[in-house]
Amino acid sequence: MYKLNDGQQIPDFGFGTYKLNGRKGVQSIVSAINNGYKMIDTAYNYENEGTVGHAITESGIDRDKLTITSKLPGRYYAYDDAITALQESLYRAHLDYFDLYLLHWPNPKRGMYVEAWQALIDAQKFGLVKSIGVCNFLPEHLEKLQKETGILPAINQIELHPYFNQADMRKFDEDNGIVTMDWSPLGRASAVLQDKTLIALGEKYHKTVSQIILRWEHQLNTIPIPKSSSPVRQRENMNILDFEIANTDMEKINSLTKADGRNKNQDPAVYEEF
Ligand SMILES: NC(=O)C1=CN([C@@H]2O[C@H](COP(=O)(O)OP(=O)(O)OC[C@H]3O[C@@H](n4cnc5c(N)ncnc54)[C@H](OP(=O)(O)O)[C@@H]3O)[C@@H](O)[C@H]2O)C=CC1
Ligand SMILES: O=C(O)C(=O)[C@@H](O)[C@H](O)C(=O)CO
Repeated sequence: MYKLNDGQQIPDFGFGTYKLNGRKGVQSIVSAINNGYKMIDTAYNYENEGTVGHAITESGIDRDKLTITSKLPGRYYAYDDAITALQESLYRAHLDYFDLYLLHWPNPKRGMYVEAWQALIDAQKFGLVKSIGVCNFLPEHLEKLQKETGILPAINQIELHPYFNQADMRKFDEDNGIVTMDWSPLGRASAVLQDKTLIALGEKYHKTVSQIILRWEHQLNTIPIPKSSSPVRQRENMNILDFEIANTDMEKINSLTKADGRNKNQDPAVYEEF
């Protein structure tokens, strides 16, 4: 568990749901919950908050045993729109509150993320969300939130995998009491899963490449949220607590990072998503 800067606690591992929609999506998410995942990541823009809500109900688990995250899309960053979108998200998910609610992208050219952040600060006071955070925020965006509202996010969810390890951003988050959460922790099943160094480490530790990557992210004190539609791969991804990667091997994985290692070149300084 991680203790957040607002006193709440969240699990150190989660489940991504991008592209898990409809009935098949419900089946995959129920399977993840039954496999023991306690934290589920969705977003207004994934159009699957309803799918997640159905899966929670079908799993039979008590809602308060789960940590549910959703995200506000950039098109609703005006204050009133943000509160309305959050209420709509809760309605779609059949929930009274989200445990975590995040701004999805800073969209800096639009210049509205501080207003949206103020809405999240108030939503937390209204009890609609337990903790608030952001995704894809760079130091300059976080400094602006601090300067203009005095409140820093509990979480910064960023792209993080061996080809883009975010050493500087992780350090900034840590120095400011922000927990780093990793999106596309498996590089969205891209070339990183065929990396020779990682394959060799898998052989050394008798683990799969995915397990090596997720364990490395765990040891970096970050929270990976891998997505898998498959019950078998869901279990594989969770099974990372029975071994430890030695420091020298951690360094080997750290050295795989590349300046242009982002999977889809989504640099939050310029990339915008609404
Ligand atoms: N805040 C943000 O801006 C963003 C947030 N996210 C969140 O992060 C989550 C995770 O990231 P995502 O982009 O989905 O990518 P991941 O890195 O989690 O990779 C998912 C892909 O890897 C495959 N896979 C999963 N496990 C294994 C395994 N053990 N071996 C081989 N292949 C595997 C999956 O296929 P299969 O399903 O067939 O197993 C799928 O194709 C998202 O689902 C979403 O919730 C993602 C992007 C941006
Ligand atoms: O999946 C998400 O949360 C996103 O923010 C998207 O940008 C996603 O990464 C994507 O690939 C959209 O084309």
